[in-house]
Amino acid sequence: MAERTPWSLGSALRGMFGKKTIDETTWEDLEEALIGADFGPDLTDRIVEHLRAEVDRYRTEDPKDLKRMLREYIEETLSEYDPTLKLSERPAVTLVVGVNGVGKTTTIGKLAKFLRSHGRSVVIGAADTFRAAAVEQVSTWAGRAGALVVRPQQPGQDPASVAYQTVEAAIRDGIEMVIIDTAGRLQTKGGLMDELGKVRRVVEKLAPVSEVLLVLDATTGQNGVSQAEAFIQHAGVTGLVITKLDGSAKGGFVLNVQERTGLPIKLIGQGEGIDDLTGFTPHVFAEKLVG
Ligand SMILES: Nc1nc2c(ncn2[C@@H]2O[C@H](COP(=O)(O)OP(=O)(O)OP(=O)(O)O)[C@@H](O)[C@H]2O)c(=O)[nH]1
Repeated sequence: MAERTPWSLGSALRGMFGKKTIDETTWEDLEEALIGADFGPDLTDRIVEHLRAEVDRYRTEDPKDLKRMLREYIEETLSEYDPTLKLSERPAVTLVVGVNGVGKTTTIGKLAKFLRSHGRSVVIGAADTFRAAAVEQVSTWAGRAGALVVRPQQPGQDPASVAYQTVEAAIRDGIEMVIIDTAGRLQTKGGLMDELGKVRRVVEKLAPVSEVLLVLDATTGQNGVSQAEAFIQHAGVTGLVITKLDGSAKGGFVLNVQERTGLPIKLIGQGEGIDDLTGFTPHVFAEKLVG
């Protein structure tokens, strides 16, 4: 995985933690750093309030203690959500949803590779039949990942029927993992949600849906969450994938997004390569974030 961490708070906090004692400017600097990293005003207030109370409780004036407390609180907050992918059904069906351009296709390729490298057989359903190029893109990624792909038999085929055929193929051939690509844009949001609902209903005639992963682009921050609101409300999302973290200076988005949506982050994308996808580990993330 790419080891760039532009989203680390390290440099923003360096001055503050480099001082001899905690003083009033420490709190102002901390607040500024958290807001700048897209923690959002509510979470920033909560963190600062919590840390002020902890510093009082332990009667410390040492910025090193404050740093450790910040790291621990971030880890604790992140750990309130379960980041594990639940893929124990056979086949385990994952729907991947999200608006266009967030990195959905790339994520599907990476996820397929991740599962293949754990010895799982994988078939991808190219059910974004709305965009002709989407089928080609997802097929290319499937090839790279060593996964099978079920394509529409004709252009513009009903996405639900492609999804159905994919799950059918998995059951017939004993393939363990099914990943379904879905459209990110239709003429209307209502139309898109109806289409997703239909994909889900049709799939469920054959197998339960194990995961519905919503892909969000870290570089768009809160805006991206607003754009994805319809999915959060209507698509039965079970987990989030945060992409493009390698190009984002806003590590606080990761905490904020869980708090705001109430959904766990399950995967993190940090690069355009097929291996640039990892599970989400609160401890590791908190360490890298606070530095
Ligand atoms: N730096 C970086 N780029 C990424 C990451 N994930 C995806 N991308 C890039 O983002 C762009 C869009 O990715 P796609 O996977 O095509 O996005 P999509 O959501 O499927 O978009 P549509 O196919 O248009 O719906 C591509 O140039 C990817 O290489 C990531 O984690 N880091």
